[in-house]
Amino acid sequence: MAVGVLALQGSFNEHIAALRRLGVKGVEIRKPEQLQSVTSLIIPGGESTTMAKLAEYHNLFPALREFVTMGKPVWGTCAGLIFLANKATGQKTGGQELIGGLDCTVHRNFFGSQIQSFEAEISVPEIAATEGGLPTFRAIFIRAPAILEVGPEVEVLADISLASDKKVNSDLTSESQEDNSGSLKKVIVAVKQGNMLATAFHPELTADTRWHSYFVKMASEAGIGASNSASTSGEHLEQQKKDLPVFQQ
Ligand SMILES: NC(=O)CC[C@H](N)C(=O)O
Repeated sequence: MAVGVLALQGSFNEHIAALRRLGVKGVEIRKPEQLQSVTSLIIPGGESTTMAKLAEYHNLFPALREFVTMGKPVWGTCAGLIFLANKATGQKTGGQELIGGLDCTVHRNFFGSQIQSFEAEISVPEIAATEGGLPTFRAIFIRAPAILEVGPEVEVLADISLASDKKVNSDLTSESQEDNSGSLKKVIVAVKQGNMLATAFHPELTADTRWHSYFVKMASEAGIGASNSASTSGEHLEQQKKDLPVFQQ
């Protein structure tokens, strides 16, 4: 079994390493025709504007849109989430092309710049339960986006409360998360819509493979690509110790 990983820029090596720890092969995707060799795809974090320029250069957008539309499982992490969103705010002048399909509005740099990156404990019982471990996840947010609005088809998997002193970008356009006093209370950071999974944080930068297991299971259940079940036992644990990921920009 193999899972495609869009390998234009960002943390694709870390996703491939996480898949390897589960005994699943990650295939680097850089050209439209390579998408035909896989039946599920991870779009990594990185820098969405750069990634969009590279995707345009390689004429990948039509094939990526077709992949999503055909109902093949796709997981976007961070910049990958931005790529999948129907609408993004806080973009650079001139905007950027998106794949779209995920009925939501994201703010590209909701939490601010690189130095405002942070870690948080998030609760996603449905996914945490998959390997009988802790009920929460350590989530790494790096210049992270947040989901401001979702359509009716979108299942919210996780949100985080904003501390009253937490700085967020001043150019927010959505009022949906505001209370009467105008202060933001919480934002969505993980969603699922049919074949699409999206997280504003980076599970590939932790040793915790539960999100990858969950996605591999989605791929298996779609019946189009996964034949092995994900496992963290035995030889994979040895591999897991060896290649703890390092974020790549
Ligand atoms: N870690 C990330 O993927 C950051 C994404 C970044 N906010 C962007 O616009 O692309």
